[in-house]
Amino acid sequence: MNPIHINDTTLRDGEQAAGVAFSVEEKVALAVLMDEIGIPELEVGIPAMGNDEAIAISKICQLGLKADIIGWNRAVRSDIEASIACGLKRVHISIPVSEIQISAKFGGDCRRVFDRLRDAVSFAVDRGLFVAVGGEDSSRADESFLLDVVLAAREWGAGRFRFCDTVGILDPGTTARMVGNLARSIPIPIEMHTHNDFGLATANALAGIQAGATSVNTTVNGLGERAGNAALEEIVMILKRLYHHELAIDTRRFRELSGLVAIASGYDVPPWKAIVGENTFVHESGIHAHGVLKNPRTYEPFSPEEVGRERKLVVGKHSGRHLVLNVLEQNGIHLSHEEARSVLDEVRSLSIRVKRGLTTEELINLVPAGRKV
Ligand SMILES: CC(=O)SCCNC(=O)CCNC(=O)[C@H](O)C(C)(C)COP(=O)(O)OP(=O)(O)OC[C@H]1O[C@@H](n2cnc3c(N)ncnc32)[C@H](O)[C@@H]1OP(=O)(O)O
Ligand SMILES: O=C(O)CCC(=O)C(=O)O
Repeated sequence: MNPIHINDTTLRDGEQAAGVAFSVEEKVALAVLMDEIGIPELEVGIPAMGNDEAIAISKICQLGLKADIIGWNRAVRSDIEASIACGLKRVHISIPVSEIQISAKFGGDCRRVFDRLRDAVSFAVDRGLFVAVGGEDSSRADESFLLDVVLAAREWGAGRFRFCDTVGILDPGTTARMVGNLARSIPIPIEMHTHNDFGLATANALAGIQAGATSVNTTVNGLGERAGNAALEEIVMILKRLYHHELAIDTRRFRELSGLVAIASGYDVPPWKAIVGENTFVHESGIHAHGVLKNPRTYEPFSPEEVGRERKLVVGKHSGRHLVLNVLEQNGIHLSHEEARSVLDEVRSLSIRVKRGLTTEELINLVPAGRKV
């Protein structure tokens, strides 16, 4: 597999999640943190929105970050001018490529796709900008039309093409076929942009990468339009752990980054969310806890420290004697296996009543008085 470039769009598509509105300070703080962590490229927003959005983008541009900074634009000159006014040196220019989008936006006139794109790309290239082009709704586009658009964009000076599964309707097999065909036919890098409407955003992004895409658009916590985007933390950990890529990204700060995005977006991360969810290294079930006490690798794909988390063992409805004995022993209480079994019965009843795992104090309270010292 080729080296894979990460272009994170938390500050653009992530912020497009309904109800999310980052302040200038939040956008700047997130850009700084992502830069410190080593994300190589950040799509930081939409300059044409003006006001606070343009102020935040300008501030980020002035920070001198190591990351490449890119702004999102329609194929409209005034959008590019707004990007230039923010100090951006890299612009992403989006153009609709499916019949349904061309019909809604350009009255069904395919020539306008080429006219608008040529005008916008040439305008940006003439001003010395790096230009990436995005095919909005690529996954529903006619494939030969899509190829014509990309080849034309390349001809006018585009240096990268973003393949967008805008409404998240692809599956990994179809993604691999479509992106593979494109990768064999175009001389510029392909970037995957996938949505999670069917829960396949990460899988589809990876299928595109395996088929020849070399860049991927991600968002922290998978934040984004509707069901969100391919999650940064998932893509990075998959590339690192499953495909053994060398990525200069400090994954130990993923928890911190996830927390900052959760606060700024106003949306909590579900406990079961891959990589950054609260429960990803918490073990309650008897068989799991028994295994983890012997060797954490029995039930953990990698160590929690790698993503800034800690392992926790929680006594609850599904726990077994080994965990109960272990927790009590750490608190100076030594029971026989028979005694542990009767405490376990109490643990199950109480857990059902309170509908959660128990605190250590609650567990100790279940131990018969005479056995506590
Ligand atoms: C799939 C995606 O995520 S695309 C990114 C979507 N993100 C956003 O929309 C968030 C930020 N957007 C905005 O702030 C505003 O929509 C703006 C500033 C870009 C434009 O605002 P407005 O001028 O009020 O237009 P509005 O949003 O109502 O309509 C969009 C217009 O852009 C046109 N348009 C949409 N996509 C493109 C494109 N890629 N290239 C050129 N024109 C486009 C539409 O046809 C419509 O044009 P019209 O006004 O001539 O009918
Ligand atoms: O960059 C583009 O062209 C559109 C990106 C996007 O947000 C999408 O297609 O969902």
